[in-house]
Amino acid sequence: MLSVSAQTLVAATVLVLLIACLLWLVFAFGLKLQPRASKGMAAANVLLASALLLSGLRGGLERPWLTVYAADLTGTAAFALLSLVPAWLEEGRPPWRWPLALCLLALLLMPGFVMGWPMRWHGTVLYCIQAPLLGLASWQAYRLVRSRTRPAFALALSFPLGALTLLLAARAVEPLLWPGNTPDLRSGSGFNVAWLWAGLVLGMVVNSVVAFLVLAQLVLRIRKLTLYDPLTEVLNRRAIGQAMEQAHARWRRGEPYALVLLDMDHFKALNDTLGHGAGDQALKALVGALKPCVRDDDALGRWGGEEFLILLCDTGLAGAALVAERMRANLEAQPLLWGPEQRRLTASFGIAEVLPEDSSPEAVLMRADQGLYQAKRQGRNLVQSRE
Ligand SMILES: Nc1nc2c(ncn2[C@@H]2O[C@H](COP(=O)(O)OP(=O)(O)OP(=O)(O)O)[C@@H](O)[C@H]2O)c(=O)[nH]1
Repeated sequence: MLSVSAQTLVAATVLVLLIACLLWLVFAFGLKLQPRASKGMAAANVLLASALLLSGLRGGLERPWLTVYAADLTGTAAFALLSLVPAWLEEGRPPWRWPLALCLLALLLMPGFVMGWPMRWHGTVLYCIQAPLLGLASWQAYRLVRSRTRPAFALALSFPLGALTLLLAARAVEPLLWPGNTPDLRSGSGFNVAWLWAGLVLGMVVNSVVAFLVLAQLVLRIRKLTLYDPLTEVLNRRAIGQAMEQAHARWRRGEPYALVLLDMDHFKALNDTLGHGAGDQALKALVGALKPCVRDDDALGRWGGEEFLILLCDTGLAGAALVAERMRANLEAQPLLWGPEQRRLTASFGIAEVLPEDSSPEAVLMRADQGLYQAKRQGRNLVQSRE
């Protein structure tokens, strides 16, 4: 039977895992926060707790099928679920083939140990199956965070899962290097207390990392909603307004800037003839034509309706004219395809640079607006600055 300290550790770990499961259920059903990933985490916690409880019952029951084999399988299934969670967080398709293959491998191989294979290979085989599953979870978590932020942050977030993967891999090698450390699981003669501590830490680390990922996703989503235009995914009016204020503050310290204000030509006619769906598609196509012309430190935003504003850092009027002309030509070269219809898209551009008398960015914007007005009056599909 288990020693008292081992029993306490098993009970504490199971309690931690069940509390975590409860919290994930609240996330899934109460807060409706990443429901698929949260349900996956709740199930993974229940499976991990079951694996631990079954392991704790070894020797107490005379049927190793019900303890050793069942514990191996529930543990492996828990790690398989964990490897799917990052993809669910991303609302993408999880990489289910590898987890499924490894679960099947456990299903086929682990009975051998109940039937009499040498137990010193048990840990090696089990952890050779479980470590890649946790490694997959770690890699998926890295990719998820990396797609939204810097590599260093992604590395820091996925590091705990990576470290646990290495720990499991080390557990696979341990029985080969120190066979004396391996208790006979079928007799239940002993329990590796260090392993129990590792189980407790593993449960807490995995839950904390995934909870952090869920919250990070939530924060990024809120940030996106407050800063970006949902249709075109460029900065919204408020965010581009803030970027202008910051550029104006930098200009007071000596860094010039210029604005390009543009408005799609005859957009109402396009909406009226092809419908709003085509209008929306045209706005996306417009953004697609503008993006290659802006640098990383420039800012592109939707000023309203079919009007867009580009803030060009460290740029004067000549530079702005060059960029705007490139944008104009780019847009004109990519007609909108809408079913059988094909429409030439054009826009008119007004440009302005910041001048010493400008007390605020609104003054610069007003000149860009006057340039745009002139471009419209002179026949559209033109770049103009106020004369
Ligand atoms: N599809 C779509 N239409 C929009 C959106 N925002 C504004 N509009 C439409 O854009 C049209 C703007 O029309 P106008 O201001 O007359 O401009 P225009 O037809 O491009 O005329 P000019 O600028 O003089 O060439 C209106 O019909 C708005 O309903 C949007 O997000 N999607």
